[in-house]
Amino acid sequence: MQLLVQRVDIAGRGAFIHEEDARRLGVFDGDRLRVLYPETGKSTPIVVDITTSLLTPGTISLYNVTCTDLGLGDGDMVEVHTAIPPSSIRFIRKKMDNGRLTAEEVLTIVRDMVNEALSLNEITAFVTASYINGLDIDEVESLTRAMVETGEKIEFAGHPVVDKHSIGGVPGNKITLLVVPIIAAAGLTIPKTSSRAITGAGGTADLMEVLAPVNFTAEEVQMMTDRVGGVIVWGGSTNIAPADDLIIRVEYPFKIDERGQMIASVMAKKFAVGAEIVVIDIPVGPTTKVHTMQDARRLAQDFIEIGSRLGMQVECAVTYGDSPVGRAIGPNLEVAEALSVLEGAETPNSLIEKSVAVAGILLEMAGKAQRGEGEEVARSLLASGAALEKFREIIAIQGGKPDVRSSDIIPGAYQAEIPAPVSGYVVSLNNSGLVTVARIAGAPHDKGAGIYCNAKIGTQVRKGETIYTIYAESQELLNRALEEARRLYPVVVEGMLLDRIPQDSIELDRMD
Ligand SMILES: O=P(O)(O)OC[C@H]1O[C@H](OP(=O)(O)O)[C@H](O)[C@@H]1O
Ligand SMILES: O=c1cc[nH]c(=O)[nH]1
Repeated sequence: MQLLVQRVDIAGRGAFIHEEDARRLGVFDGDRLRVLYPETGKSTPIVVDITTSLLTPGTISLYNVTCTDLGLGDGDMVEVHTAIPPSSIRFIRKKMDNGRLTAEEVLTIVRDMVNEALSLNEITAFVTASYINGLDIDEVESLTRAMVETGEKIEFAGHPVVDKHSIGGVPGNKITLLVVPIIAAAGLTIPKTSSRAITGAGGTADLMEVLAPVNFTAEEVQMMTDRVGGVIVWGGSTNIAPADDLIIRVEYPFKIDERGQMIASVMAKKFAVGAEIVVIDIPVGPTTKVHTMQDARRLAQDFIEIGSRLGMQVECAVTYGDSPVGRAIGPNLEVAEALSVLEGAETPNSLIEKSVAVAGILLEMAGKAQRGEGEEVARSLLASGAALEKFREIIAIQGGKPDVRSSDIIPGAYQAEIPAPVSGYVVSLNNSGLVTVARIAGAPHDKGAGIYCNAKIGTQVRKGETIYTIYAESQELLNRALEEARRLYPVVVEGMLLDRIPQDSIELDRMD
């Protein structure tokens, strides 16, 4: 069938066709067509959407990338034929049926994802099938290698290349903003690529973006790291392991992070930058991704195993994850807290202790400190101001303002202080509840949104004293976050009455 092209300003590949043409071609929403431009002889497969109102029969609305690839403009004629789905669909179906994928099958799926031959629905099916049925260690290795193979790799002048990564899951985990400058200040090379939030209210890339741009090409990452020793950039923009961000986009709304995909996501980012020495931070706690020490050890073994298969020296730091790291959750609040520690603040303790512990392991592994002394070396690089100076160099080379101070970073203008309902001790801070409230308040998209934990576990509070503060950039989002906070009670004070259900409400419920 021949159709007249209308270029439509939607990024990516794809097309709309009229229902009548779809009927004649025998295709439904989500089916594939092959579009051929006879002038150039170029053709490409696309996934099709069907409309009755956006077009007239005989025309096709093609998205930007498809038009650019084929050299098409408005008014050109194309030939359209039905196309067979890529073989990766069969392999995704195999995972849905709990089959075990070969390295070749995983590579085919990942390649089709990156080449946009798979629709969002099909990628979601792969992520969901992996989430439900799991990936074994060989599939994880295949996924890691495939993610690296379908992107760019970077080589650095300085060796050893060291790196750290957190599996996330604990709110307020801003330690990368301290660890990277500490390590670079020790003279090591640390090209840190991070994701945005996956299950949280602020991933490291969301945080760093408060201070400087985080979108760079692989070449720019290499140039900046070689110049100042370290960077903190968003992996999703670098074309390093581009499949990673496609998977994360599917995971984000569900707040899921399947174990095998998580290992592959982390290790692909390490492998692609040629990391030789790596520390993985595994927070453990009842409301994090890993609930028990035993599970943490098993996960650590898998990270170490994948590391050794890929030729990386990996150690894991199993860390406290019962409650947030530091007090701040959400981009601006977290960045201000991290900067204040770099500027010399002696609290929050959990942030400082975790950062120097993780940095210390790296310093020992890289031979910059004797075994057992890494933490002290890290602490002195922090206390001397060397880490702050290095962080300023990193901010500057990424295009931010190097003289920024913690007091310049302002939280959202709309705030609500949540009072303790009774006098007593704070006995729990529920990580996932706090993240849910912070996300509803607008984090991580609204940089000023988030939560400040005025009282942490063990703090004695009097009735009416503020236990946490919610920040937002609009009254509407603040109201919604407050509603959710009242429902979830993410901070529990001992002796606290959680809810009072009067007798008549039960009777009303029964009548419903
Ligand atoms: O959103 P959740 O699931 O908590 O975790 C995701 C965060 O954890 C990792 O931290 P880092 O890059 O090691 O600093 C990721 O890159 C991301 O920033
Ligand atoms: O980078 C990361 C961190 C945690 N989980 C992932 O899937 N990727």
